[in-house]
Amino acid sequence: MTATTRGLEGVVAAQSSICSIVDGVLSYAGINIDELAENAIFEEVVYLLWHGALPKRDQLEALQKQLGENAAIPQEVIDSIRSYPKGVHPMAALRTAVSSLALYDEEAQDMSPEANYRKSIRLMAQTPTIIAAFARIRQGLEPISPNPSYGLAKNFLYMLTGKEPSETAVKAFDVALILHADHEFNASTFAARVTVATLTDIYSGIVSAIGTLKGPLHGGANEQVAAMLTEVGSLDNVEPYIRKALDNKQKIMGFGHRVYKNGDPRAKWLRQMSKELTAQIGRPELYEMSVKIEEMVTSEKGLKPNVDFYSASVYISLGLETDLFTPIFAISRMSGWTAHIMEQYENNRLIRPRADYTGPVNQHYVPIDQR
Ligand SMILES: CC(=O)SCCNC(=O)CCNC(=O)[C@H](O)C(C)(C)COP(=O)(O)OP(=O)(O)OC[C@H]1O[C@@H](n2cnc3c(N)ncnc32)[C@H](O)[C@@H]1OP(=O)(O)O
Ligand SMILES: O=C([O-])CC(=O)C(=O)O
Repeated sequence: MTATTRGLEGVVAAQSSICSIVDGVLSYAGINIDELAENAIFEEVVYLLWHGALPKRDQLEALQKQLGENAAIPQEVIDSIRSYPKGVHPMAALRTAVSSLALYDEEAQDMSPEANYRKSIRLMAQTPTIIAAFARIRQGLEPISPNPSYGLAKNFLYMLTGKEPSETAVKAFDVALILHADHEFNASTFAARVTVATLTDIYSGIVSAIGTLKGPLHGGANEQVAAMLTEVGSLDNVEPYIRKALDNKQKIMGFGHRVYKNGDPRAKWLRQMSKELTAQIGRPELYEMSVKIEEMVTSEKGLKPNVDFYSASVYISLGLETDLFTPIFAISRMSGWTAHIMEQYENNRLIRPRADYTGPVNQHYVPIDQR
C-alpha cells in the first residue's frame, strides 16, 4: 500500500476542467479570478463554471431568466422552515431545507445530464431564497418572495430586508459571490464529489457539501473572524489579544491555507472592499483592526489571510448578520458544487481510498462476562 498522506495534502484525486490553482494563481476555466472580479457578474461566472466558457449575451440572459423563474421555493419547504427551532444555526437550517427540496422535486431521482442541469439551476436559484426566508422567519417576519427580474445578488439582499439594496451593496456582494464560487477540490466540493461518485442524487451531494462547508476550518471560519473582531473590540486590544491567542497555540481564524502558502489571491479584493465599505459605514476601525491582526499574524507566524478573513468585515459592512456569513458562502459555492457534481457524473468512478490500519491485531472475541 502507498504511504499515508495526512489530510490528503498534495494528493491529486481526479482530473477537472473547472478551476485551477497554479503557482498561487486561481482561475475558473482558465480565466484569472482577478479578471472576473474586475469585469464579470456572478451569473456569468455560474455559466462559466457549468459550461467551461463565458456566455454570449443571449445565453446569459437565458440563464438569468431561468434563475429568476426558479428562485421561489415550494410552499411545503417554507412551511417546514417555519417549524425549525429559531435558535438553530442557519447552516443547519440550510442543510435541512435543501434536503427537503429534494422531496418536492419530481426530477430528484432522474440521473440524466439534462435533469441534473435543471436541478443545478433550481439549487442555485433557491439557495438564497431559503436563507433569506429562514433569516426572516426566525425574527418573526414573513418571508419575501423573490423578484424574478432581479439578479441573484440583488434578489438575496432584497429578500432579506424587503428593501431595494443600494448599487454599492449589490456590486460588493456580487464580487464576493464571484470570489467564493469555486476552489477546485476544497473539502466541501470533494465531499460532494465523494457522495455523488456512488451515483446517488445531486441533492445528497449538496447536503454533504453544506455540512462540510459549515466547519470552522473551512467556510465556517468567516463567522469566527467576525466573532474575533467583536472580541478584540478596539485597535489597542489587537496586540494583547493576538499575543495571548498565539501563546495559547490557538488558531487565528481566517489565516493559513492548505494550498496557498504565499497568500490567497482572493484576499486582496476583499481587503480593498473592506477598506472602502467600513469607511462608508463609518466603522473604519473594523478594517484597521483587521490590518493590524494581519500584520501581527503574518510577522509572527508567517501566515497570510485567506478568503474568509476580510470577507467578515465586508459582510458586517453590508449589514448582514454574522451567522449568515457561511450560508452566503454556500450561495456562491453552490455554483462550484453543482459544476463539480455534473463533472463527476460525466466521468464517474467510485472514490474509495484505503486506511492505514494502526489498531490491535490478532484479538479474539471474549464472552461478555469474561471481559
Ligand atoms: C474557504 C476556506 O476554507 S479557507 C480556510 C478557512 N479556515 C480558517 O481560516 C481556519 C484557520 N486556518 C487553519 O485552521 C488552517 O490554516 C487550515 C485548516 C486552513 C489549513 O490547515 P493545514 O493545511 O492542515 O495546515 P496546518 O494545520 O498543517 O498548519 C501548519 C502549521 O501552521 C499552523 N497554523 C495553520 N493555520 C493557523 C492559524 N490560522 N493560526 C495559527 N496557526 C496556524 C498550524 O498550527 C501548524 O503549526 P505546527 O506546524 O506548529 O503544528
Ligand atoms: O480550497 C480550500 O481548501 C479552501 C478554500 O479556500 C475554498 O474552499 O475556497
